[in-house]
Amino acid sequence: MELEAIPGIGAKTAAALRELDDPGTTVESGDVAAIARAPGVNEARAARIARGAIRRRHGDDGRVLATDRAREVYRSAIDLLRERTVTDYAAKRLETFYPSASASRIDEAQSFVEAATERDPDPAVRDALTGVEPLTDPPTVRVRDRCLATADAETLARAESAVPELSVETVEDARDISELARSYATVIVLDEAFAGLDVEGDVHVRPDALETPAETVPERLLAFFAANRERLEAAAAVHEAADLSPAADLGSLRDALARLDDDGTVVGDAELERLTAAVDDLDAAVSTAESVADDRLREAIRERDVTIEGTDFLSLVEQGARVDSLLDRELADEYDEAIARAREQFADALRLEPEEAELAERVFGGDPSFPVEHDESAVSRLRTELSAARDRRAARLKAELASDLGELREPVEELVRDALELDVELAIARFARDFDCVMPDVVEPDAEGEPETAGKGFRIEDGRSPLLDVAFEDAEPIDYAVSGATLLSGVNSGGKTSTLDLVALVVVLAQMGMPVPAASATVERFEEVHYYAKSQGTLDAGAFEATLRDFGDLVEGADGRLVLVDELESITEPGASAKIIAGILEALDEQDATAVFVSHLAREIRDAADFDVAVDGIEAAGLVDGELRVNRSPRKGHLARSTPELIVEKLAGDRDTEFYESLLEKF
Ligand SMILES: Nc1ncnc2c1ncn2[C@@H]1O[C@H](COP(=O)(O)OP(=O)(O)OP(=O)(O)O)[C@@H](O)[C@H]1O
Repeated sequence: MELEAIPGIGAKTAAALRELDDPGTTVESGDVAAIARAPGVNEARAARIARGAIRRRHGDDGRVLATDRAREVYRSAIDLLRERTVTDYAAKRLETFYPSASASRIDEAQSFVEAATERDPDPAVRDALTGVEPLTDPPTVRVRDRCLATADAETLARAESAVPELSVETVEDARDISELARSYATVIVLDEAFAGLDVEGDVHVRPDALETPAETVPERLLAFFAANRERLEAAAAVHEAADLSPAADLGSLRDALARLDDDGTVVGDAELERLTAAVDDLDAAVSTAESVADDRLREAIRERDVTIEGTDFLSLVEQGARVDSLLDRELADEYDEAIARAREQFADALRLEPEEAELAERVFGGDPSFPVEHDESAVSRLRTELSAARDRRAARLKAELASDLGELREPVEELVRDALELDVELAIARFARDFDCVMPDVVEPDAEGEPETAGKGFRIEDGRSPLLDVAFEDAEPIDYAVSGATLLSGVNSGGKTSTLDLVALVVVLAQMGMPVPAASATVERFEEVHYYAKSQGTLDAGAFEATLRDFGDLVEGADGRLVLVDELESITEPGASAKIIAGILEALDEQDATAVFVSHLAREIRDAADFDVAVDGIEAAGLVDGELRVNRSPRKGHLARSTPELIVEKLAGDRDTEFYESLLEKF
């Protein structure tokens, strides 16, 4: 697969992605964590790459978010979803959802979201998700007691890259191999040509060694599982809490993890522990056994009257303090008894097996002496035997554990991915519940049907915006439907801007495939969303010209566009503004675009327009205690009275003077 063909992937990123095992499939999978395993690719970048791959798959090169304000609304939507995730992974993964103009992409996202909203956002699962993270690759472990050997330069290069844990040595003949066997505990020869080789030492000819890394370097698997222990345990707990069927057998996984220490060694094997302790305690056990024998002898000597013949006494004096012969002759039984005690103590302390105890017997029992002496070469032989037995046992256990873990290696990837994906789904489920959402209908722009219920524009029932500056519970539901170019009039602070925000949010969410905060919603599948926020005051000539040029471009080929504009009149003087807005609306109407222009100049614009401009209005029901009571849902085909008009009307009613009456007539 041509990675560079994916939007947003340049040569450098493509090179990084090629380091992955299966770059094409990984990029296509949308698995942000797997993509982020490529060197130098963080999760945010991985999300962009996944999004690029989705776009390419759906032939979706459109840019629905056409203005800064539209992009801000999308960010707000993403933030609302991300706030409901537990893991960083899910937060990044949600960024692969974007407003698309492609029907197949919206369908695909909707299927995922529909399944997600079925999920129960149980707090126990939320807690369990806390420890889940994408699996990590621990740094390469160097294994020094084993090496690979080959006579072939190509195999050497392959081996070095496939098994960086081991040294790879070049050999020419059996002599070289035999030499290696003296420096390494195990030599694995990769060339078939050496089959049947007979050299001393632990030498294996295994041409398939590079293909079976679990056998060749069990340490790799052990290190991987040791490094990921907590993530795996957390993922297992998530599956149990959420009652998900796990991709890996959780019993086997826990059993294998229990046998693995954090440093990648095997624990929980009594025999290995016995042998390890025996090697470690060997010297201490020798001196303890000696003391036991000495005490025994001392006691025996103390209790005995020894008669020494003159010649013996003489030889004692002549030989210094040596009493060996005396011991041998006079205290032979006691000495034997003391040695027997020493041996027993020694074997018990080290928990030696009978065949090892035989070797241990040689440690004590040379020529009689006091204090008792041990045979250092016998100790050293015993140490060699015990260490070799320990290493053999450890290697066997590692191989067995690695073989069990090998079976789990792929399933655990899925296990963790499923747990992380569950977090994505639960965030969506929580979003849908928190904002009383519904799945919207996203319809073909040219679908048949009533203009305001299908086909063109949008229709929202009981929409409540989570972007309001009031608590969501206090958001008043709004019904609003528009097809074609429309003016939205209304009292100050009536909720016109908030209505545009709601429309933009519903459309953006709908085209992301997400549920929308409404009782029901149908939106046209827009090619582009152009949302212009209110300008901060009058523009100078240059900025005004630039803005006008933007709108000149906007009305070109506007079919399929949603245009939301907030109080464009503030860019210049009211008279000119009304004419300009009327002209823009006219062009958009001809192009079959959907547009909502919020304006306080609705009357003037209507008068300036050459066509019958639709005008909707957010109306105040009246003034109550100086406060406007507003009906937040725009009334169709209705020019709402402005706030000043309402106040004049109130004064005319209250005061009954001619001035207010005549003022009122001017509206
Ligand atoms: N649907 C709603 N439910 C509850 N409160 C709302 C709703 N819509 C708007 N409001 C409240 O009214 C305030 C003013 O809304 P908004 O800014 O949208 O009005 P506006 O008509 O655009 O005002 P202006 O004419 O001054 O630009 C908001 O800050 C919000 O507190």
